[in-house]
Amino acid sequence: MNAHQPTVLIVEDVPALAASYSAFLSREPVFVHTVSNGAEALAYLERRPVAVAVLDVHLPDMNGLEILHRIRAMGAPADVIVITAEGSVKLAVEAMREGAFDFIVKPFSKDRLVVTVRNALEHRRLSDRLEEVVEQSGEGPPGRLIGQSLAMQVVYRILRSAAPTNATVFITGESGVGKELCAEALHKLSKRKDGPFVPVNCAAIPKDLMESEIFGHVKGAFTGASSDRKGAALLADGGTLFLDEIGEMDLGMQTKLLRFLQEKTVQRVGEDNLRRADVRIVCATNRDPQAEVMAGRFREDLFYRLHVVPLELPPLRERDGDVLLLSRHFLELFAKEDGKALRAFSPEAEAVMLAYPWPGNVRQLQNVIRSMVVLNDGDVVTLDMLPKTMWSRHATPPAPAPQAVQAPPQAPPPATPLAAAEIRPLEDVIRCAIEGAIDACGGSIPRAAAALQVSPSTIYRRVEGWRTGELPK
Ligand SMILES: Nc1ncnc2c1ncn2[C@@H]1O[C@H](COP(=O)(O)OP(=O)(O)OP(=O)(O)O)[C@@H](O)[C@H]1O
Repeated sequence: MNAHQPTVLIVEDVPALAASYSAFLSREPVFVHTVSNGAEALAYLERRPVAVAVLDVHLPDMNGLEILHRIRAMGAPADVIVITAEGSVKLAVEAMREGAFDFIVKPFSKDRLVVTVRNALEHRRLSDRLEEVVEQSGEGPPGRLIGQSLAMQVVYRILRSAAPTNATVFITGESGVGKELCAEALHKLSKRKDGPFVPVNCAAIPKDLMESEIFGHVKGAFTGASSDRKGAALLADGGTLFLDEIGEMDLGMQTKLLRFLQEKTVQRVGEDNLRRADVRIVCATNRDPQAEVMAGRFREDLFYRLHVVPLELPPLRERDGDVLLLSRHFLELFAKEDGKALRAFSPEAEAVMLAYPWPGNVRQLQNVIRSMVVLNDGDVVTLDMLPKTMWSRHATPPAPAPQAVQAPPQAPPPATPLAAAEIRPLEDVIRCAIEGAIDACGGSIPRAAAALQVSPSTIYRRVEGWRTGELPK
């Protein structure tokens, strides 16, 4: 038996018939197993994956239709071919209604059985594939997140595992990678999804207002406190409190936050009462939290309380083709908003976007597309519509490419003067340098262009010229 071959289960109580059906299928790439009654068939189906079951409707212990019904009820994914006696078309119709894949009327030829089994196998294969696709799409990005890269799949898995728990999630990542969007997705995946999601940007709140912002205050607690205020912790009761840029919180406030985490009670500024707040905390920083602890800027005890489920968001440059998914999404969104016809990117524009390192991550990409849409018309985004800094020779070099970036493929000075016969046409030398750079950069023209310190369009023009025989002047 080949473990990769699909199993065909033959359910037939007459040994001679079972043997001949088995022989009919002997040249097919399947594993055939034979049983002689319904009970054995069901027991086998329960233990082993069966692709196709060939089922005689007249069995000693059970009616074929009953077996069919039970196969469907147990959720076995087998396609069932029912064998009926001549003249029992009614039974065949009933079997089809019960979910059989096809029926064969006795007596039948080898070809009839082989063709029907092949059809069923193909049907099974397509159904399995469809299920796989549906399953995968169910595992797509949570919330409003966009991206299918492997790096983001890891993030989605952590979000999905952490979501149903109450554990604090500590998100790290460069600015603009989508930390807040992840916190929101986690909330939406959690049991608290119908409760509030309250984000607090610790970097945007003046130091002396932070306590009141998070824990609230009563009227008259300080100058300017003209009315009672609930504060983010009480507002997030039953939901999630997202503390963004937690690295910006001063040590005094960190102590108060630690107390809140330990006691789960809130004391508003200017009030003695303690109020309970059932809150899940998610926090984020674009600093290195461990380094902050070492430097004495972040309380170690608070860090360990918060750092229960660490989630590191990868920078955009490490997310394979997500740049294009995000670009297309933002292009569609902004073009619609602005009533523009821009619908797609030219291959050159896409190549440059893929090669660009995006130091400001998704936020920068969003801004680039936003302003590009405002400033341009037409239906295709071309290279010149993108900021020149992304593709000109002064651009930040794209993500590290193999050797080529560190060692631009300029011809090293010859150790000895060239003999006249060794001199090659300049165009050959250029072609050799360009093709060498493209190879060294894994086929990426924008990266090769950065390494050669020319714009990608120079290379595109040359490559096109070699193809058509018309070299650029
Ligand atoms: N994977 C993504 N899919 C769709 N949009 C995204 C994604 N990641 C980020 N964004 C968008 O990019 C912008 C920046 O994201 P967000 O504010 O979540 O980043 P951040 O890491 O919290 O930034 P900061 O460190 O500056 O606070 C937002 O408009 C957000 O909607």
